[in-house]
Amino acid sequence: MKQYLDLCQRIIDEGQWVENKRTGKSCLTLINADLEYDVAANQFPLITTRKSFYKAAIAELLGYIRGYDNAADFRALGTKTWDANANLNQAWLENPARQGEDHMGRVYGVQGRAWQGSDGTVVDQLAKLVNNLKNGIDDRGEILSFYNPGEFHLGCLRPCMHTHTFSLLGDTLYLTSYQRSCDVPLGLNFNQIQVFTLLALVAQICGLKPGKAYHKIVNAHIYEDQLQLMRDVQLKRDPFPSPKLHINPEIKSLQDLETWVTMDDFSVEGYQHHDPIQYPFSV
Ligand SMILES: Nc1nc(=O)c2c([nH]1)NC[C@@H]1CN(c3ccc(C(=O)N[C@@H](CCC(=O)O)C(=O)O)cc3)CN21
Ligand SMILES: O=c1ccn([C@H]2C[C@H](O)[C@@H](COP(=O)(O)O)O2)c(=O)[nH]1
Repeated sequence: MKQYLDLCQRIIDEGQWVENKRTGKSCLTLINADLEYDVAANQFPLITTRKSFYKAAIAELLGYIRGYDNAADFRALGTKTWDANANLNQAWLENPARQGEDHMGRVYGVQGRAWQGSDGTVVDQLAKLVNNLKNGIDDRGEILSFYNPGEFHLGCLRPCMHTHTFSLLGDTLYLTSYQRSCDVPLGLNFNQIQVFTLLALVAQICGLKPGKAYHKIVNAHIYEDQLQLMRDVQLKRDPFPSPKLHINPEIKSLQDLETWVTMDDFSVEGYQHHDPIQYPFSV
């Protein structure tokens, strides 16, 4: 929690104002942040200085794991986070690749589970790496990448957290996740949970011990209409200790994640938090 608050304070102290064309808003911006999560010790990086809707963040992650391309599927899992980008973004609404209400196009999980090669082959990056790790193999390329510049025009948003690299040392699994653009008040609240949970889940289905997860952020920003709430409300609060994440131990394979897992298979123990804060969202 301290590293999150330090990053917010650093943006306020050292950030520079940058105009963002896509959203029409200015962002107080800092380049480079390195966050670290101790998954082995189950120190779940849940924000405590406001109420965090962690199940929505895990639902989003599960939707990526399943390769969803539709905001309705995300809603069915328990999150509305893709509604705005699928249905309110003018550039996407005018894009001929959009196949109607809720369609997101070839984003995130679609690339992760069904990357299309130039010769027509379809690559399932997640299945490949789970298969290798389960068998104790780390070929130094156990990478799940959502970043496909050749298909940006076929999706509603370029992926923000775009690459996840898994590494095996003995029977301990590590994760390094890269994020190009980070809405610190809203997005990071979710992304921290997702990096942690992705390592915990992949370790569990591969029969490995989770180690640490490393989260590398390039452009970390606070939108102009979020700044006052962050500076004068959230940063004035004292954090509580980290809670613990419980994952149903019956989840044993990628197929389990693809088929029967719901948000009821995740719970948090010892979550003490301050009141919710509603930050404005920029489409
Ligand atoms: N500007 C922007 N920021 C983001 O963080 C973001 C995007 N766009 N577009 C794609 C996804 C969608 N994500 C989102 C979208 C909404 C919330 C949000 O509204 N969170 C609220 C409550 C959510 C709930 O009630 O379930 C929050 O207070 O955290 C969070 C992440 C993260 N990403
Ligand atoms: O997982 C996510 C997804 C999105 N974001 C934020 C970061 C930016 O504020 C916007 C995306 O805008 P771009 O113009 O494509 O950079 O969404 C996030 O923080 N986390």
